[in-house]
Amino acid sequence: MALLSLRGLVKRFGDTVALDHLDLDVAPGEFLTLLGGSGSGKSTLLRVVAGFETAESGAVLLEGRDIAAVPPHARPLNMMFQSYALFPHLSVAGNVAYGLKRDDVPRAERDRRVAEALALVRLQGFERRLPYRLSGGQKQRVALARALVKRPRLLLLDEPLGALDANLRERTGFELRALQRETGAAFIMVTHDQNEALALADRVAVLEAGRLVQAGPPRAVYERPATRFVAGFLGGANVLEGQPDGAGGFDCPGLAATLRAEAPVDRGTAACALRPERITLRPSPLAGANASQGVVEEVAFRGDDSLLLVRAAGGALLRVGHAEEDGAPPPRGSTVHLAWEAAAVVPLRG
Ligand SMILES: Nc1ncnc2c1ncn2[C@@H]1O[C@H](COP(=O)(O)OP(=O)(O)OP(=O)(O)O)[C@@H](O)[C@H]1O
Repeated sequence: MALLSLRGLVKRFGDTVALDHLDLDVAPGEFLTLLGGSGSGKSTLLRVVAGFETAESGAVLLEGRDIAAVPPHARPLNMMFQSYALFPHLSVAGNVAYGLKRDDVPRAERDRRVAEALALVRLQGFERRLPYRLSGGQKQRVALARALVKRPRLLLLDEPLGALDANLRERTGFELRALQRETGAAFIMVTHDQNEALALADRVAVLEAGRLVQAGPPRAVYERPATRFVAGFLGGANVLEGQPDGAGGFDCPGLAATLRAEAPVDRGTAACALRPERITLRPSPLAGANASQGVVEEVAFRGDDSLLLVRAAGGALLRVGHAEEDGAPPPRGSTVHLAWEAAAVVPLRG
């Protein structure tokens, strides 16, 4: 059975629909990342699950039980905020012990569990420090320890890595993942960072305007985005407009080309996605489908590859990846011949 089931959640703020008939299941011990643009409803979703907001309709079920009437502190889950929300006047140990104290957990057990939680986040020796004497990364660990000390079955994390610099962010991401495995709790983590979402999650859920547009394992969502929004949002795929040609292909005027996909192209195909790294440069023009040509407008070095912006024959601007091992990228202004495999063309339904 799902640990958490959201059924038809609707939440409005005045005229704004923050959650729009949202359904989502989370399995026990699953690491789910929530991705979406600013204002897509990610935080609202967490706040409704935590009980800080009430949905107008729909249900929040925990192991099948509707928890609408359960107050936030009595829900078997915890939420960690981006700001960490540590109590400034309490020591590290005091911050972590706070929830246990409120629940009248006896002193000896409290001490044992605080020590256990601080060991989990590798903060032994910091028990008596006050928050103002901690680095950003250390504060983040205190907040995590505080969230984990009550051994919740579900932990909600709102941009937990947002305040960390890039290096610390990656390392802490891996630590979060290890922590999640160790505790067996399910994690729902909001992030703006698509690479982080893909790297850490068992499953990625993409929200757009309060709706769940796609959920699945990171690789599946990356390779087979369902809509224009998901394709553009994850990895910056080229979204190619056009129409089905009625013979299994997709006419794309912007490329002056016909696209052929392995997946079926039918009347429901609204556009096609093509990832920059799946497009290759050819020494000479290729006849037939899945080939085009254009002029290089920009070349951007990115470390392990370069990104070319190529103005295709039909006017579309294509993002094309050029791997370092393929030598120097073609210069601006040069004409290039492009080709890709049918497996790289993903028909989109919306
Ligand atoms: N308390 C509130 N009062 C009024 N409008 C709100 C409130 N909370 C959220 N909203 C609106 O609801 C929508 C969803 O907000 P939410 O914070 O859930 O988005 P988000 O995806 O978490 O965004 P971000 O990535 O920018 O944090 C937004 O349009 C926001 O302005």
